[in-house]
Amino acid sequence: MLDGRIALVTGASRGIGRGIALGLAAAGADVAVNYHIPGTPEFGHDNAQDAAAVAAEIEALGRKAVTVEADVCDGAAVTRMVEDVTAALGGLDILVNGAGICPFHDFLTMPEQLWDRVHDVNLKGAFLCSQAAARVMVAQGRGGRIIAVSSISALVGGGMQTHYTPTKAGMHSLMQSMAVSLGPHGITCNSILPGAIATDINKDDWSDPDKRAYLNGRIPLGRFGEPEDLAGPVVFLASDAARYVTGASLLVDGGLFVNLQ
Ligand SMILES: NC(=O)C1=CN([C@@H]2O[C@H](COP(=O)(O)OP(=O)(O)OC[C@H]3O[C@@H](n4cnc5c(N)ncnc54)[C@H](OP(=O)(O)O)[C@@H]3O)[C@@H](O)[C@H]2O)C=CC1
Ligand SMILES: C[C@H](O)[C@@H]1OC(=O)[C@H](O)[C@@H]1O
Repeated sequence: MLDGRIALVTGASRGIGRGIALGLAAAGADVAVNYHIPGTPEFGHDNAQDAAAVAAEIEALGRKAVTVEADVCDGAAVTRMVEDVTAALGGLDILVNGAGICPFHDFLTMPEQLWDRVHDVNLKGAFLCSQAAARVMVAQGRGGRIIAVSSISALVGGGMQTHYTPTKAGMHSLMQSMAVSLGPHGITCNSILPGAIATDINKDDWSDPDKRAYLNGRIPLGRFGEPEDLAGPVVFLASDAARYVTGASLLVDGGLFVNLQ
């Protein structure tokens, strides 16, 4: 579905970004794998090594891959990243804003710096990457696809996520306004809203067996999501099958959102 397309996925060294990067490659795209140094130290990853491993998996699928280091909330680094990807792979057709953080924290004691960092990475990062990618897509003149990994949390709250949920609502709102701005250039802008997907981001939070069982019990399809579950919906939005879909959001949550009782 994506033969000849060139994609950049941010936060692709692991988790949902990795699952999406591999899905895009399996559908025929060449893929740039963004990672960030120093990364999130408490997760204990070597992001450069992880990104190289993802690139090797993409090449094993017969596609081209490059790795690109950048902190998504550093405007100069993002500009350089997009230039490097465009030069290395020969253009840019698809951007997936996957990078994100959710350091769970109580509202009443929330430090201002933590609020700022979460907004910088999740929302400002999506803005900077989208703007840099859109400039290339407009100059190329062949349209494009921009997809944000927002969240079910764009629609519902979380007591320990008062810094995080507004960024996820903001990311979807950003895609809606960009859909208006970039539609005349043939660039579609959409969000996916994952539900509860097992990755590093929620390892600590779900280490409480009661919370795990409660959440799992609320998912009509009967299991937490895996990063690979996001690949199909993103491939669809990136493909010609979704050529008339823009400003839309797609819940990918096993039915969690609609399960009131
Ligand atoms: N897991 C879930 O249940 C859900 C996740 N999401 C969203 O999915 C996205 C991916 O999360 P997930 O895979 O679960 O979590 P992970 O922690 O596994 O992955 C997050 C990725 O983003 C990268 N990242 C973080 N900060 C930056 C930065 N400043 N610049 C570049 N990359 C960065 C991380 O690298 P590092 O931290 O090492 O820098 C990592 O590769 C996030 O936006 C998250 O909000 C949405 C809904 C549900
Ligand atoms: C990190 C959380 O477990 C996860 O992130 C989201 O966006 C979902 O709402 C879950 O809370």
